[in-house]
Amino acid sequence: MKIGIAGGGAFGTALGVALALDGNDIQLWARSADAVKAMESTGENSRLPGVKLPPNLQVSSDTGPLFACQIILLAVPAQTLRDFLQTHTAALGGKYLVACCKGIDLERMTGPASTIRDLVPSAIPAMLTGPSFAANIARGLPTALTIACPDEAAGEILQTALSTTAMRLYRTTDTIGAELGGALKNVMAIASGVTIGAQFGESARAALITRGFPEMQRLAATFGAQPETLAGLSGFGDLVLTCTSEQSRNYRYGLALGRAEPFDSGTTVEGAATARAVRQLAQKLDLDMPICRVVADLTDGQTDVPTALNALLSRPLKEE
Ligand SMILES: NC(=O)C1=CN([C@@H]2O[C@H](COP(=O)(O)OP(=O)(O)OC[C@H]3O[C@@H](n4cnc5c(N)ncnc54)[C@H](O)[C@@H]3O)[C@@H](O)[C@H]2O)C=CC1
Ligand SMILES: O=C(CO)COP(=O)(O)O
Repeated sequence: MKIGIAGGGAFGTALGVALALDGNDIQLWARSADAVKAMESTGENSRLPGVKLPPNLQVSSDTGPLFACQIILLAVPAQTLRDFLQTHTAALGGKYLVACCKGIDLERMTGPASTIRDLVPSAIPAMLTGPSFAANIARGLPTALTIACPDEAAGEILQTALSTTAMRLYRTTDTIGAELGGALKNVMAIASGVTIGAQFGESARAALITRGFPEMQRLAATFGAQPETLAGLSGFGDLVLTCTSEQSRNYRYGLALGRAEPFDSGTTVEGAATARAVRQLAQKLDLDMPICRVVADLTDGQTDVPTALNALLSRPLKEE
């Protein structure tokens, strides 16, 4: 089956490079004709410097070649997925649609695979997620990801189609767990960055990651996720990666907040919108999500770092 990728950013391009180098003909769609021209003339994507685009990776700003593919990876930012699906509903019907973005849609309050299921009901929705930086994937470094698809047989087809020697996909039918793990770890990555940026120390970061994990589990369980999914690559695995690496944009954004430094607003930081979505969900469902709430308040400018820390430290002492 022909594979297409929507989204000419770092991740879409990295997946395209990895799959093309594995022998697949890949069709990459980027919305900007100028970005396509630049990729064609330099043979690179400026978001992935130093990575050569293989000849069997075709790039276009025309959606025609993309919609001729049976498997479409959706690597657009999470808050733009809804609009993409609504604009192209008819063309996307009946296809394998694999969300590669991480976040909770602020308008619909759903994760990417659930958004696909709701907006393109005739498609087969899936989610590709897990600990994997675009730069690592594009360079063929070993990575392990989760492919989540509610339809077991379709999940097996996607697992085979999208795995390469270096990029190993593990399969689950728990799309809710996979999409929430991937979304929530970005919020924790921002909090970890704040902790280090504000010089609270690495012990504090370890405490934050460890206390953040049950917070992720709590929200996911409310939506019916399986605990094992959260403990796997898409939850715990990605939490560890992004809370400890300066390659993570969410983490770097947190670092900047903690240091009271400016941060480039053009950078994709999915955790900021997700924190806001979680704050709303937690209020509605009466769930205790203290770290997510603090991150939402910080990114909104409703609190400052010392007050946020105090809010977390002054919580009642309880059993672990
Ligand atoms: N970069 C990474 O290492 C990884 C990224 N992801 C996820 O992939 C998703 C995309 O991230 P990146 O590619 O890294 O971001 P990026 O910032 O490199 O690229 C985003 C791309 O989306 C395009 N875009 C923005 N709005 C759009 C719209 N309305 N319609 C179509 N295209 C639009 C931009 O022009 C840009 O090319 C995010 O949800 C991120 O969490 C997941 C794993 C790894
Ligand atoms: O999700 C990622 C790695 O798994 C990428 O993280 P950032 O979006 O924070 O860079």
